[in-house]
Amino acid sequence: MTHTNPHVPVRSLSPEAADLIVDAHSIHAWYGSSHVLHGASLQIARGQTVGLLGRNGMGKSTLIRTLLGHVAQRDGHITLFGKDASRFKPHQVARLGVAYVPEGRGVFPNLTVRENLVMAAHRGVDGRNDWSFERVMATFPRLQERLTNLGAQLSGGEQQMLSIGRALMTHPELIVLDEATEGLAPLIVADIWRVIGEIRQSGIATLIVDRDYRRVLAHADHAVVLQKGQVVLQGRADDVANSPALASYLGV
Ligand SMILES: Nc1ncnc2c1ncn2[C@@H]1O[C@H](COP(=O)(O)OP(=O)(O)OP(=O)(O)O)[C@@H](O)[C@H]1O
Repeated sequence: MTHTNPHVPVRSLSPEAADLIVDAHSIHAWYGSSHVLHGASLQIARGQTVGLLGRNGMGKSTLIRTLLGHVAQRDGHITLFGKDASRFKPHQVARLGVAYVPEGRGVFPNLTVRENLVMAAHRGVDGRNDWSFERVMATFPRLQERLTNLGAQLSGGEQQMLSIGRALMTHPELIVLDEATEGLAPLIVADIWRVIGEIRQSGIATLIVDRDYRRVLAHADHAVVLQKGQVVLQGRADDVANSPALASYLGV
């Protein structure tokens, strides 16, 4: 089942709107002899927000890292933007227009906030250039006050904002957010969810992993639940939210 976001702008409502930008199936992944993903599948349509749910250790980060080319021991079929990316390396995936905001944020500690933002910036694959430095500043006013600070001098929440801002300035077709609000104060968490909502409105597809499953479901078009490396439940986010099986899969 695919379901496109009703809020995406006109450019995404073309006949290609139903296109899958991620189409992965029968995905297996291993860390050494530990077999972590057992035939998982995941689809993301253009402009769609997908929430990936599951208890700790069920393979969410591993599925993300496998799709993005970071897990070498893998098997299965991964198509990204119509290209066979089953054996792609991370830089090849990035070049297709996929921005990864990893757990732990990946900010360059010895560069200033401005340098962190500007060094990564480039036009989108389709030439888009709408996420300017000024727009990122308007989206994250806290970063504006920290422009000359080094990455290492920022709070965890500011680092997260910087990481998301940097991803936006690469004009991605897809942003992958793994535990974007982990360990942050409630006000900062609310601010990051506001931005996730703005990203959705702007028509960029998003794959979100977050412990707050209610917020994930509220922000997503589609949700996928993993258990022991397999998809056990998926569908429209509101259907998944109302599924009687959800609580047991999430252990809540
Ligand atoms: N680099 C690694 N080396 C070995 N085992 C790993 C590695 N990363 C994860 N694992 C194991 O793989 C399994 C899946 O982990 P993964 O991080 O994908 O789960 P998750 O659903 O994202 O959970 P969490 O919320 O705890 O991150 C777990 O048993 C974990 O211990």
